[in-house]
Amino acid sequence: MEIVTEATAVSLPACVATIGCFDGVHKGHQFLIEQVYTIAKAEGLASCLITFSRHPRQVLDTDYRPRLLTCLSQKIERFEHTPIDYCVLLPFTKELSMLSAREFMEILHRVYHVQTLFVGYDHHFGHGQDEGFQQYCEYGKELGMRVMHSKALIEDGVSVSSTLIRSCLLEGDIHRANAYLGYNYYLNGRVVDGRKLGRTIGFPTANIQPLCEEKLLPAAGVYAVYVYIGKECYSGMLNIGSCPTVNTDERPASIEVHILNFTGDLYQKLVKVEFLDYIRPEVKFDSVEALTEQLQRDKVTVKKLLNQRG
Ligand SMILES: Cc1cc2nc3c(=O)[nH]c(=O)nc-3n(C[C@H](O)[C@H](O)[C@H](O)COP(=O)(O)O)c2cc1C
Ligand SMILES: Nc1ncnc2c1ncn2[C@@H]1O[C@H](COP(=O)(O)OP(=O)(O)O)[C@@H](O)[C@H]1O
Repeated sequence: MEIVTEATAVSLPACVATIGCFDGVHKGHQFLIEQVYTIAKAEGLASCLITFSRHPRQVLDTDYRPRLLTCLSQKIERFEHTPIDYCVLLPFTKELSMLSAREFMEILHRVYHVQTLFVGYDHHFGHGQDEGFQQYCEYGKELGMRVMHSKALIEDGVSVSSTLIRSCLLEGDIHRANAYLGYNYYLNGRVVDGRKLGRTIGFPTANIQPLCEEKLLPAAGVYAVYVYIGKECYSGMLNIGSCPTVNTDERPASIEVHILNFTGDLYQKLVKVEFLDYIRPEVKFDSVEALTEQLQRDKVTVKKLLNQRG
């Protein structure tokens, strides 16, 4: 897949495209992307995803802090798992937000060579967002652009959406979130210093600082995870929370992972963590000994769960 910007758009061949934020690149998005690819192949055109380099709401409201399922680099990484030929990164600006749907479609046609535009079932664009598919079709006719509509992907009677997946993650329902994503929810981060207490109780924990500030964190609690260090994959047990048993200096919430069958120095290393199972909520124990005993039980649980996965 090739990344295209406004500056390199001249090189884009005539294409079938769809447009959106695609936060999560979940199964609903994948369903739409497959249709784009199928039509593009049938029409002998290139296939293209048009997305924004920053969240549109963030540009319009500087105080808005999105909770993202995928930051830009992760989104591009997920797009790479699809057969799409091109990804256009549009810089969403205030000027762009002022364009009418017709003006926007004219740019898609003239600058990005969009011959066929696929519109997701609930997608609206153009200033005010008060126009819909019927109007897009009319403008398409005037511009010489075919406009097609995609249906929603329904699973368990609900349409798969980024909002639905966010709420699953915030409830700690990793299984449902992963099922709707079509892959395991993951986090990229850097290992930073912690209290240096973990090693003294036999459970060194790598403290992870997410690379993307806007990344949505699943609910506080303990999870079975896979940890990727370079190309190596390890099993791990991860805690998101405030560590109430030892948090005497009121540190903010942290993400810590004890990696099974690993020894070594990880400080400043980049790691990727994939969330697989929610194990239990975080608890304030009466003593560090009680916490350590629980960590030993967690280790048994995690081993069992991950062995079942093979
Ligand atoms: C799998 C796992 C589960 C944890 N569960 C709890 C918990 O229930 N309550 C708590 O206060 N801290 C919990 N912690 C955090 C520990 O208090 C923390 O890892 C330990 O104090 C070491 O901190 P350090 O890495 O900053 O030295 C957990 C950590 C891990 C890795
Ligand atoms: N099995 C392991 N899991 C996690 N971190 C490990 C492991 N073995 C060694 N380490 C290293 O030890 C550090 C964690 O030790 P710890 O005493 O908890 O210190 P900190 O409080 O700085 O996290 C990690 O950042 C990593 O460099």
